[in-house]
Amino acid sequence: MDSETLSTLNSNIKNHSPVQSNGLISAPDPPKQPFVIGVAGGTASGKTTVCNMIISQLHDQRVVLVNQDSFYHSLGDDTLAQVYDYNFDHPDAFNTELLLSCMEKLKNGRAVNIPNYDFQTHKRIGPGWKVNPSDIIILEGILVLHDPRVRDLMNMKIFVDTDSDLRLARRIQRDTVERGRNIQNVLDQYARSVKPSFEEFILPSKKYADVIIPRGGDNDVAIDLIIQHIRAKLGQHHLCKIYPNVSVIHSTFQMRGMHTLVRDVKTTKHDFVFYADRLIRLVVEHGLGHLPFTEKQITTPTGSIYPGVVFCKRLCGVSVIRSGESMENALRACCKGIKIGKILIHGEGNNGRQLIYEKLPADISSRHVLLLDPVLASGNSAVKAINLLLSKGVVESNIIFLNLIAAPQGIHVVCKKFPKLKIVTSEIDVTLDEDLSVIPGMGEFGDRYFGTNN
Ligand SMILES: Nc1ncnc2c1ncn2[C@@H]1O[C@H](COP(=O)(O)OP(=O)(O)O)[C@@H](O)[C@H]1O
Ligand SMILES: Nc1ccn([C@@H]2O[C@H](COP(=O)(O)O)[C@@H](O)[C@H]2O)c(=O)n1
Ligand SMILES: [Mg+2]
Repeated sequence: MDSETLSTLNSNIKNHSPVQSNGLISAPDPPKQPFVIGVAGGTASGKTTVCNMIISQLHDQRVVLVNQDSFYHSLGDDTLAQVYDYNFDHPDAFNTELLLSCMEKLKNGRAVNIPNYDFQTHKRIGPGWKVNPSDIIILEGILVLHDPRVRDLMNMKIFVDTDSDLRLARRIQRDTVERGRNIQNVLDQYARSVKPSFEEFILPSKKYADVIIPRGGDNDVAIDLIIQHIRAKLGQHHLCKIYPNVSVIHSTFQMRGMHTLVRDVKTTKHDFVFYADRLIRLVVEHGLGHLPFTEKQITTPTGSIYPGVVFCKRLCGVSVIRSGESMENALRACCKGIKIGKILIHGEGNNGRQLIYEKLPADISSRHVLLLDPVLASGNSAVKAINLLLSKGVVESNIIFLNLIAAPQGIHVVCKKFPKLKIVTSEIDVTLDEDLSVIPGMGEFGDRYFGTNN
């Protein structure tokens, strides 16, 4: 490899930019998007308290908190003269356009200026404050789940659900201490606008929440579950967020070690086969976990009842010759007596793929199909194979495509064309090179596995 090719490759890896090649779908990977959490709920329900708990427990992440309150319209003198008639709990009290534009910028990795709102003067004060883009953006406020445009920005929607009497008691305490109000003001405002608007706008938005937290900050279990979910989502490859049907096996040091061996150019054929087989077994087991099951209670030798499940029986494997045949043993070891069909597709580079040979079970249309190919590269062969299965009457959502490694380009091609099919892989690689080889990849899998490389 000459130094120019090497430097192009390195820059492709660094930039995660797929090679533009012969019409192959090669949209560059989007920048890593932050995870946006919306936290709504009635006044003094504990939204700010819950957000602070989430932030402190996510201490190893970059988190930014944006308050909807910052986007209250500043009141002019005329309105201020009649402030007791003003409804601060109506959607029109907020500058939602400004909120949307700030959130869009943050989502796209740009810093923004957030206004500073003063609850005593009902006005914006000072120049505001600069917020930098972060891994996680939390948007908190009474009405953040009300407007569909704001909801659409969110990856997770939370509603803090606290008893109304408790909220009123807390609000009296907070507003008299922190917001310069007297008890009579707070009670009048509550009866006149806070409670009616809660019933008209805030409570109905609860139905959009993914998670409802009863008792707010007192609910440690709910907050702990939310933290776990956020951590899991942040660890996911961005393609799994775009395509929910792509499943990457949870990475462990054991798996990284096996990948290190199979990817190493110096690994012997013997070791390559051994570690590839171990990885294949994991992929097959993981893939089987996506099959439907029925519940079945059994009695154990101790006379106890065990609430078990029964595996789906109508299954078959289909290997894409020749590399896919390396996955057949693992499938047979997991599914006793499973039928396995074969497909041979010819084609090089990005030129058309041709079906050369196929032998599939006659009743394949009524089966769940595990399609076997260790490497998903451009996706061209995969598309040919999947189209053949569909033409035989296999239901798209009954196909699980199993790979050891997958290139982003192949994932885009397959998932866009077949959104109901599932892909299970053990690692998503960086890109493809000009020859449509996966980078960093593991070389020509079939040659290394079957010992036909020179
Ligand atoms: N679990 C709780 N127990 C006691 N006081 C609480 C609890 N959660 C919140 N508070 C208090 O209630 C008031 C309102 O809580 P806050 O989190 O600011 O609500 P919100 O942001 O929904 O208006 C604050 O003074 C806060 O200290
Ligand atoms: N000038 C203002 C602006 C808002 N409010 C009240 O604040 C409540 C929202 O804040 P929370 O922290 O309680 O969610 C909302 O219910 C408004 O009535 C205000 O009193 N004065
Ligand atoms: Mg608050």
